[in-house]
Amino acid sequence: MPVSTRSKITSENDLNPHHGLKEKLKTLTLLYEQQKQQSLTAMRDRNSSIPTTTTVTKTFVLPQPPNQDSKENHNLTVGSDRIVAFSYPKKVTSTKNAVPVVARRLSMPAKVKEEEIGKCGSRIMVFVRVRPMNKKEKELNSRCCVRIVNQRDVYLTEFANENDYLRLNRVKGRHFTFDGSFTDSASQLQVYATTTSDLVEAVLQGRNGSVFCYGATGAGKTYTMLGTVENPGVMVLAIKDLFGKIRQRSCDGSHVVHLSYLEVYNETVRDLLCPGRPLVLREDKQGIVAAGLTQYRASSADEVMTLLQQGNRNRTTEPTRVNETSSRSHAILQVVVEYRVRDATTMSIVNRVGKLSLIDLAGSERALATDQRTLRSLEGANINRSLLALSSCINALVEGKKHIPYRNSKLTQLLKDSLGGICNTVMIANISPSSLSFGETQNTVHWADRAKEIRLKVSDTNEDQLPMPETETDQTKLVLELQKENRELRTQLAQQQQKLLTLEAQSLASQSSSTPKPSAATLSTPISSQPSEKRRTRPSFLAGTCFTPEIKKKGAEATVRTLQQTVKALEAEIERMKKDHSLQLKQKDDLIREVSQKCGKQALTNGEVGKKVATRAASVQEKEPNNGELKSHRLRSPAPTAKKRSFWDITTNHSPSVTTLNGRKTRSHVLSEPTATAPPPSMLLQLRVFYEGVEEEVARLQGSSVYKSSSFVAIFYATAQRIIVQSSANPSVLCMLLHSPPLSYRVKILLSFSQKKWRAPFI
Ligand SMILES: Nc1ncnc2c1ncn2[C@@H]1O[C@H](COP(=O)(O)OP(=O)(O)OP(=O)(O)O)[C@@H](O)[C@H]1O
Repeated sequence: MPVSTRSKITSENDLNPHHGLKEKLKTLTLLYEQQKQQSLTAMRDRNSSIPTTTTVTKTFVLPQPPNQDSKENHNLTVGSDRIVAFSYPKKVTSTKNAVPVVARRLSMPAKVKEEEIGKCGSRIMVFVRVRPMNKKEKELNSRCCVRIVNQRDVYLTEFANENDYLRLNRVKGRHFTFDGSFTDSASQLQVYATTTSDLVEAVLQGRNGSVFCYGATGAGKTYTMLGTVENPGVMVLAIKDLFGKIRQRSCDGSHVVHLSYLEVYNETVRDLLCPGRPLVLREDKQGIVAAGLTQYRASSADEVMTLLQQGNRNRTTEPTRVNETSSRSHAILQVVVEYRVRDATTMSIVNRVGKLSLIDLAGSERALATDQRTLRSLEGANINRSLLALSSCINALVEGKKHIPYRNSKLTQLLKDSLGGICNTVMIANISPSSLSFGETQNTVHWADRAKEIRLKVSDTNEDQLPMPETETDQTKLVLELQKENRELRTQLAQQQQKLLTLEAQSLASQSSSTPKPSAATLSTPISSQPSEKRRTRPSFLAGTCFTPEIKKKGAEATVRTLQQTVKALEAEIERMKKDHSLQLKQKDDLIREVSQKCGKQALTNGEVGKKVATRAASVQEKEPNNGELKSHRLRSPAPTAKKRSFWDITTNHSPSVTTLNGRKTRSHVLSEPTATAPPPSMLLQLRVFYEGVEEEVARLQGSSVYKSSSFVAIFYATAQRIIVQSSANPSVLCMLLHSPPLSYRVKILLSFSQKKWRAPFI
């Protein structure tokens, strides 16, 4: 931390009973020797259990401080040289009384704390953890400057510089009390159980909890938070514990766990689980959130472990002079637990949401301690900046200021919930035991001590109560209601689609208004006979309005039905046509016979006509192709040698030849005598005649300036061919095709341009 917290050493000359210089020196030497011995003994017993009875020098029993609860304890000063030393109470009978008398006491007295907490709600729980001395520190013969007593009290000893001969024997001590303190031998599990396990339980109850590690670089923050494979840290243990507890309770409700992992590096927020562009922080109802942060739904602790490993691989770590694997960013792992349970007493569904934030801060550091020149210095500056912002926030919160400068850094914005929100917060201050890091250790402990005074808002559960259907019948009612609502919505949707289709039809009509419109008769009776409502609801495949799968399915089914009807109608029509043709042939033969008789040249004529009829029938039979031939020849014109016949000649009684020869219009006048030898007229011939008509129309349209477009002609040809093949040029089938959605559009176009010529046979 950038703020120095050097002790103010007060002079207490008046307490010194020695006035002579000689006497004074003697006493000092004695005191020093005794103190030294005591310190050595204390160091040796450092990790032993709490001393219940501690004997100190009998010679110098220090007076009690005027105010036990004052933050500053009295220091022993002898003569002009101030000697600050640890001293222990003569008899300590309980842990409460174990507070040393001499050392500086910066912490709040336990009694006051409890009372204040009672009044003002919860406060941040602060713990201190000392790591073991590392190899480098041992090599440099550094001394241990931290002593943990009573699992709560932390004593710091400042040794004078070895080169400073004048102050060689000067030793300064400080004392702090925390909610808990861990020696270098404390296990990871011990740390987790004391600091975080309660928070995990609270999260399952729907409360928010935060744990953050704070300390100098290399002090053991990442070790505490993440740990190693053999010694997993708080994050890992918390996740395992959380899923273990969820498994135990899964019988009475269902839990959903979401996970996110981010880092703040050089004042940019990054997603560690899905690295990409920097994230932007914004404030919403839930507090400060990183927009676009990936939230993974996790179902087991193993899954979380994998994600955690993945995130840690993405985390920015670089070797510095102090730490081989120094974390250069602040990392925040957030686990959101949603829990739904049926409350039998209130007959409602209880929905609880708890959030656990586990934060591994980057190390507070001096530039000299790491690297001065490189990127590390920029990182260090940013780390210090965010930690300075953090200390400002802590100060403002402690002083009860209205404005807390959270916005000064991304870190404080993200920690807003943990520091000043409705949250159970735990701070673990990591320190090094080495005298070489005394400055950093002192700063860390100072800020940890300060953080204890932050008052948090009373942590409520994030709980909602939803009404629960009471009985089975209620549930059925609910289902029925929902189904009804669904039906209504579907109807509304269908109505909207109808409106859309109507609009489309209108726009289509307005587009085709520039072209010659087919008459109502041409568009055939089936269309006009249908109710308008029905027509509007029919989905248009060509227009692409069948956007919902259901409508598409319905449309497809309708098409299949129409096609099946078409096939049936075609078959019936073919049968009918066969009969008609045979009748017509018979009729014509009879006529010829009649005429011949009249002319009195019966014998000769009979022979010639029979020959002609036979010839015509033979030629027709020769030209009649199968389906494949029809396809391959359908674009060819009829043979030039054949007499060009019109459609009317064959299919209808509008045929001029029939009128001329017979003078009668209807088939009812035709003689019913069948001619077994006369073959039916060729279907190909009919098609060719029809096609010729189409060709003529196309030729006419090609001449017109409006329809010169080649694409139009191509469509026209293609449609004509399709109609010929599919309907065998049968008018009634064509009428049916008008209702077939995929064809109707083209057929209408065709008809609109060919109505004059084909109107009669089609109706
Ligand atoms: N309690 C402990 N027991 C054993 N080893 C520890 C302990 N605490 C820290 N260490 C070791 O100390 C070294 C530095 O620890 P760590 O990387 O956790 O420090 P840090 O505070 O996270 O540093 P930085 O801020 O630079 O990332 C590591 O090698 C780690 O294994």
